[in-house]
Formats: sequence, structure tokens, C-alpha cells
Amino acid sequence: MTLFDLRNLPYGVFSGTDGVRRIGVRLGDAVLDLSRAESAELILAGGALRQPSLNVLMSLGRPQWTAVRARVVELAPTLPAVPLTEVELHLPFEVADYADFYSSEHHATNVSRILRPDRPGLQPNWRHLPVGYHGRAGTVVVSGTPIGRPAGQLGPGDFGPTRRLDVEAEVGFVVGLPGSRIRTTDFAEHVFGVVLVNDWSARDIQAFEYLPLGPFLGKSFATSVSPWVVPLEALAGAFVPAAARHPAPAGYLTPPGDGLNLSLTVEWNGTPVSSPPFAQMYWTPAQQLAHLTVNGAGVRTGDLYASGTVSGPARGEAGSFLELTWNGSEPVKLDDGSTRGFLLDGDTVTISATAPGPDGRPLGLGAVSGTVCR
Ligand SMILES: O=C(O)/C=C/C(=O)CC(=O)CC(=O)O
Ligand SMILES: [Ca+2]
Ligand SMILES: [Mg+2]
Repeated sequence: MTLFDLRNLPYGVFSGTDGVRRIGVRLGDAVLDLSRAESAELILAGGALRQPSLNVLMSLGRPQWTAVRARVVELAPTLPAVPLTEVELHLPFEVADYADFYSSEHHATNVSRILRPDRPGLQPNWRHLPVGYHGRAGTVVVSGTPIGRPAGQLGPGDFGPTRRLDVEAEVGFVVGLPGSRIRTTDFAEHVFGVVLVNDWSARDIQAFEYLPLGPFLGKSFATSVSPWVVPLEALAGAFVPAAARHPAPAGYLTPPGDGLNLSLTVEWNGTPVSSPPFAQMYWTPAQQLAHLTVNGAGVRTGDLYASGTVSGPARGEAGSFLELTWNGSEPVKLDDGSTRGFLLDGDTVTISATAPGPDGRPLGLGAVSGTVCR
């Protein structure tokens, strides 16, 4: 059994030698072609599987997602399997809107200590609502896309390529069914599945620009996502009860919904440097979705919201290099003997994750990877 056996079956979009984008699911080290399966009338999904992205399938809603998945499980052993080595993987869904939260207490506390040493600690609103910002949907890219080093104002009179290029290891939630004022109890009706996210961040650009409106050019140049969208059903064994919170959250943020027990790994040029624990996030994905829509703003099919940087209490659990190297002051040593504070051109970062499967044995969320170029 592998991390990608029948318990998992994440959805993606691939192309082979003809260059045509097709929907498939990953099984082991191969992709099963659902587009061909629907053309052969083995699965009936109203044409949703014969699309170049997952959006139509995602718009159908939970009962259809369950029916399609059940049929895929049933057919999987008989479907044609294309080796992953023979396909190119694409952005699996068209990103509608993108929002990014800030829901790790350890990350928020660390960043505050580093960026605001005069008044360190959580902002007064932090335990009352899931703080977030709206990001740039058009610059969300699939894993493997090269990441150009952004330039910008690094300080007064100082323009140039960022000298503090960083990563943020996050978990992303992909909205299928549109809605507004979504209750925490309706999370699974609206969210189709989960991806891994790297919210690349230029810390010097960010530190100079962010007051008073928050992140802008320091984070809008690229956000990478993993190619496989893991359906919520596959993660049934990973949901864990959310811990009690003080003060008690506002009514629309209760019941809190579940946390998710995902174990992330961050590798820097192949050296594992950190293991961020997602189960320790303060705000749950259900609370984030309720907050995102509580003002009446709708979410659409293809909306992506990211958890915020996943950092645990230990240094080796940091989801950003800002924290891991404490703003570059405590460099980490890589396996090739070199040391790093922030990213150098040519560096590759890979974020991967596993979750307990329905039977307790781990299954994979795949990986999101990117290499920095000039
Ligand atoms: O505290 C700040 O000023 C900013 C922090 C971030 O960069 C966080 C951000 O993008 C949200 C997150 O990923 O947790
Ligand atoms: Ca972020
Ligand atoms: Mg970003």
C-alpha cells in the first residue's frame, strides 16, 4: 500500500503527448484518465470529467462528488493508468478568488516578535476572529513553476531584487459549491478538497509596504499549490476535535468544526528543515470559511483560501524561514554543508504532507515545489 492507494484518489489535471488537458486521479505512481472513462460512458457526470479543469465537477456539490468518487473507486482497477513520468501536471482548477489567513498562534507570535519588537505579541483582535487578507488569484501557480525573484522597494530609496525571499508552508481549501454566510456546520457542503500551498514572501518588500493595509506586492508575485486536490472524504480519518478557545468565539464561529491532523515537511534543497504540525492551528478551516462569508460576500467555485503559515511551538516546526532562521540571524545548515538565512537563486523548496487515512495508516497530500530563479 502506498500513500496514494484507493483510500486517497486525489484529483488533478494532466496532459500527455497530445498536450490536451484531462482530469484524472492519482493511483500509486500513475494517473487514471477520468476524461476517457466518461467518454466511454463508464462514469456519468454530465460532462464534468471531460473538462480542462476541475471547476465544473467542483460546482456540482457534495452528493455528486460522493457519487463520482464511489464510481471511481469501483472502476479504478480497470481504468487505463498513465505513468506519472509520462504526463505534465497543470493547475488543477481555475482559481476564482484567493484569500490567505493567519491562523497559527505560533506563527503570528513569532512574526510579531521579529517585525514589531517594540510591541511584540498577538494583536488584540487575533483571538476574536481569523485575521486574513485577500490575495492575487491570477498569480497562483502549480507546483514546479519557476519562481522569479521579485524586485521592489526594500526601504526608503532602496529599490532592487528582494534580499529576504521566504516561503510560507500552508494548507489550502478549495471551494466547490458557491455560498455566502456559510455556517461552520456546512463546511463539507462547500469545500471540495485540500491542496498544499507555498505563499512565497519577500520579507523586505513586505516589511516596508504593509502598514496600514497589510500584505501587497511582497506576496502577490507567486503562490504555488500542489497538483493534487485531496477530496475531503479521503481525509475522514484526519479530522480532530478543535480545542476549546478563550475567549469563546463569536456565535457565527461556533461550533468550531474540526481541526485537521496533517503533518507537513519542508525541504530546502532536499534537506528536511522543518515539520510544521497542522493540528495545532488556532482557527479551523470551517471557522475561516464562515468568517470569509459572514458579511454576505459570496464564495464561488474555484475560490481558494489558505490557512496561514503553519508553525508549531518548536523552532524545527516553523513554517517560514523568517522564523526558522530568526530573520536570517541563525542560519540553518543544509546537507551539502552550505548555510542559509533566506532563499538564494537556484534554491528549491518542497513542502509535502501526510494525513492519517480512514484506517489510521498515512496517506499523502503530495507536494508543492518551486525553484527560485533570477
Ligand atoms: O504579522 C505580519 O505583519 C505579517 C505576517 C505574514 O506574513 C503572514 C501571512 O501571510 C499570513 C500567514 O501566512 O500566516
Ligand atoms: Ca501566508
Ligand atoms: Mg503569495
